[in-house]
Formats: sequence, C-alpha cells, structure tokens
Amino acid sequence: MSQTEYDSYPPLFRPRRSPTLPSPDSDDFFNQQVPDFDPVPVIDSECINQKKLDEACREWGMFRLINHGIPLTLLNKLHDHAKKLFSLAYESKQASFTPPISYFWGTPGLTPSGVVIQRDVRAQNFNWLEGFHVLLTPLSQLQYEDPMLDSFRCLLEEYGRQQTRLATTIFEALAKNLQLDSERTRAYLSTATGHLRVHRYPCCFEAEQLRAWGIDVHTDSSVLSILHEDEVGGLQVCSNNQWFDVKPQFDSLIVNLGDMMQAMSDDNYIGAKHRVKVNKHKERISVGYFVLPYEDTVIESSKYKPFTYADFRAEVQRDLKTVGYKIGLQKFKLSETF
Ligand SMILES: O=C(O)CCC(=O)C(=O)O
Ligand SMILES: [Fe+2]
Repeated sequence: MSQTEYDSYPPLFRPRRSPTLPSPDSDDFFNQQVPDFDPVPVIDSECINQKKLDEACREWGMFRLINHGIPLTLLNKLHDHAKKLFSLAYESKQASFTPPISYFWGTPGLTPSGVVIQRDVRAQNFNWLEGFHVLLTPLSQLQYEDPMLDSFRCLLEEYGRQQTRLATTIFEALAKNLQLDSERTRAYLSTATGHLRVHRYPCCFEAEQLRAWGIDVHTDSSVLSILHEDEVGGLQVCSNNQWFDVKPQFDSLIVNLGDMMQAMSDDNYIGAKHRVKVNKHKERISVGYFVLPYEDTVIESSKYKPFTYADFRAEVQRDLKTVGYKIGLQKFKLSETF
C-alpha cells in the first residue's frame, strides 16, 4: 500500500512512518496465524441438535452455525462492496453517510441511530476499527442515487432478510430449550430491531507499542448476534476463564448470545465474552447482525430486577459517559439471598 492509500484510514490510524514489511517467519500475537483448531461448538442450522445447542449456550454462549442457507455469492458480494466503500477517503466516508447507514470509527459504543457515544476521558483508548451501522427497517424505504451505494443497500437488505430468518429459527430453538412460554417467546425477540455493523479493522502497524484492540473485551447487549468474518481471523472468545482463537471460516457464521439472552435464561446461558485482536499486516472485514427484544417488554428473570431493554440501554449509555465502559447486567442483578 502506498502512503496515499492510507487516506481511507481515520487520521489516528495512519502509519506515522513507513510500515515495515511482514517478515515471512514472524508469528507473534499481532501477526496472526489462522488457528488449525476450532474450539467453538458446531450447530447445523438444517437439523438443530437441541442438546448440543443447550450445552454450547451454557459453556460458551457461542456456537458456529453451518448450513445456514445464505448463498456464498451474497457473502462475497457484500464483502467486496464493503471493501470498496471502506477504501474511500476518510473525509468522504464521514461526509457521505447518514442514517440508516452511518459511518463510525474508534469505538463500537453507538446510540441506536449510530452516533458515537462520547465516553468519559478516562476511556480514551481507541478501538482499532471503523464501520457502517445499518438500520435495516428504514433501509427498505429508501433508494440512493449513487449506484454503488444503492447496490450496497440492496445487498444489505437481502443479507438482513437472511439474518432475520436465522435469528428467528435460532431463538425458537433456544426458547424451546429454556421452556419459555409462547407469550414470552413472542415478546423477547423483535426482528424489527435488527441492525447490521459492517466493520473494517485497519492494519495496526505499531500494535506492540499501542497495545490496541480491534474491539476490547465485551459482551453484546443483544439477544443474539450473528457474525460473518473474512479469512483473516482475530476474534477471540472466553470460556471457563480461558481465551480461545475463533477459526475464521468464510462459509459458516458465528452466533453469540448477548446480555438479554443471559437474563432471559436466568443466567443458565452465557452472554459470550469476546474481543478482536489487531493485525499488523492485514485488514479484516466482518459483518455483525444484532437483534434486540421489544424495547418496552419487561424481561422477567429470577436473577435480575425486572427491566426493559430501554432501561438497559439507558444504563449502558450512562456508564460509557461517566466511567468509560459498560457495566451491563451487574447493574440489574438481584442481591443474593442466603
Ligand atoms: O468483528 C468481530 O469479529 C466481532 C465484532 C463484535 O464483537 C461486535 O461488533 O460486537
Ligand atoms: Fe461483540
């Protein structure tokens, strides 16, 4: 890449001196080798094994979904388009996108419409990523004049439809295992809240000095998140206090449970703790789908005070502004009674 090609990077991410070329045998933490072994439990979407699904949710809060039915051509096109848009000049990305597709960088902490939440000064560590936050429901009522943007919109819409289908199937299987009654099953998943985050993780040339993360350790606030990633790798998941590299596999998806699912399951299922490493020499693209409960539905749980997603989101936004990070479910936990 020539120096001008870094025009697409947010200024803070641009190399301060010429980036060093990768040495062929370097195999350090930031110069990832794709792991041979994949630790994440596998679930076949065409024939869901309820017991295996239950175990994966209890132990990992994450599983790999195979036979998901999303055409590879759609995935390829979506990634190609995303790469093209990310390679536009940073200033033009900042200027050209408004909801329902908004551009962000440096933090995944956004308001529902995709505006970066200004965090407390103590948390001015940047996450080494940029992205498009996409609201799916309004997307279908819109057309862009720019043909490139409009074909991106069409791909996002189709991808969103596929994700809605999968999220519904997965949630029904989870609700069955948890024996949620049909009224709760209906109220706990609102596919109208579905949104996408298309990410690019730029190269981080000074990874050792900066100690940066693509995304720092977190749990998602969602009911479910469904991730598709390219072949670069970098996603890690924590299970039983140990970190594992998730093996990138272009033809499968990674599903992780969010905080809402953890609360709905009375803590029997885990909201997966995960993070993304930076890479010194390769950019990475991933696309996440996130789905929430209806905002005013009260989530009843034996472990938490009754709360709505709107309460939860307000608390998370307050925490980001005041302490700089998300405290999350802990804030709603009922004190243990002995
Ligand atoms: O890019 C990834 O692999 C993970 C993204 C993620 O964790 C998130 O957006 O919450
Ligand atoms: Fe996440």
